[in-house]
Amino acid sequence: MSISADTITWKIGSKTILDQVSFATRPGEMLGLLGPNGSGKTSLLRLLAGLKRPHAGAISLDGQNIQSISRKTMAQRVAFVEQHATTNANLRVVDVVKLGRFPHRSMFSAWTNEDEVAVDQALERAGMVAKRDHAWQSLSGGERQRAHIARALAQAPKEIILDEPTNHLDVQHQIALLSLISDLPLTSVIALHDLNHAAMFCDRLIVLKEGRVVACGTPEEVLTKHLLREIFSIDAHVEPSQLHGRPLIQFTRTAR
Ligand SMILES: Nc1ncnc2c1ncn2[C@@H]1O[C@H](COP(=O)(O)OP(=O)(O)OP(=O)(O)O)[C@@H](O)[C@H]1O
Repeated sequence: MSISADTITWKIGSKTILDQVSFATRPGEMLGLLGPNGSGKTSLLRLLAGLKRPHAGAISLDGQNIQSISRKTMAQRVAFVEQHATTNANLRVVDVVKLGRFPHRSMFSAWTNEDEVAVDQALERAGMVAKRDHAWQSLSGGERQRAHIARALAQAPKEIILDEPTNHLDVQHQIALLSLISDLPLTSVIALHDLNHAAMFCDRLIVLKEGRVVACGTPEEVLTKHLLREIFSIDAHVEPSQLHGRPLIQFTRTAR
């Protein structure tokens, strides 16, 4: 067990956003989080990262309630790439990535060789070496997204939580990022809208609708014609891909 949620409920005012959500990740797996707009994906990821507290239920890391884990320990262990992450505009790319080392350092400790290697490796993995010394302000949306991912990797986490990380990326970088995440020896929880990408890369999927878990299982178990109609209101043909064997979803041209 890595990150788990045990019957968590979370509200904004009197509105229930997440309703008795339970699941457990398996170490090293890539768990995809799917659901229509407004179903609660971002809210759930923010709770998993410890940025919000559930009103009922508990989030645990290796069985320990995260409310009893210090912020520093959480930050050494769990990286979160938010959907609309912002960064101080005066920094260079490498400075942003160096911020990922912050949880591993004490206030007065010197920058170590280990820090340097972690930053270099993270820039390399995120395909950002060529942009290392560029000003943040000069980056495109997709490059900023990749720099945020490099920062998360520099953190050397055991768990990484990503909220629609492929949003701004061209197709080459979408596939590169998802391949990278699925190949890393990390537990990842990743919100995705692209169902074919979820099918290709994730080990298991969870589907949310109106704050409730409505399906959980392998891509083959979850991404059925019936679920696509019931949850996403689309008609589609699903068959194993000839390229990778995972479900391939082909949509009809009209949504219901
Ligand atoms: N600050 C807020 N005040 C009121 N309601 C909010 C607030 N933030 C989110 N919500 C509501 O919570 C619900 C879940 O939102 P959330 O962003 O978690 O969904 P999501 O599945 O990530 O959506 P999307 O796919 O559009 O990114 C939505 O109904 C949204 O309107």
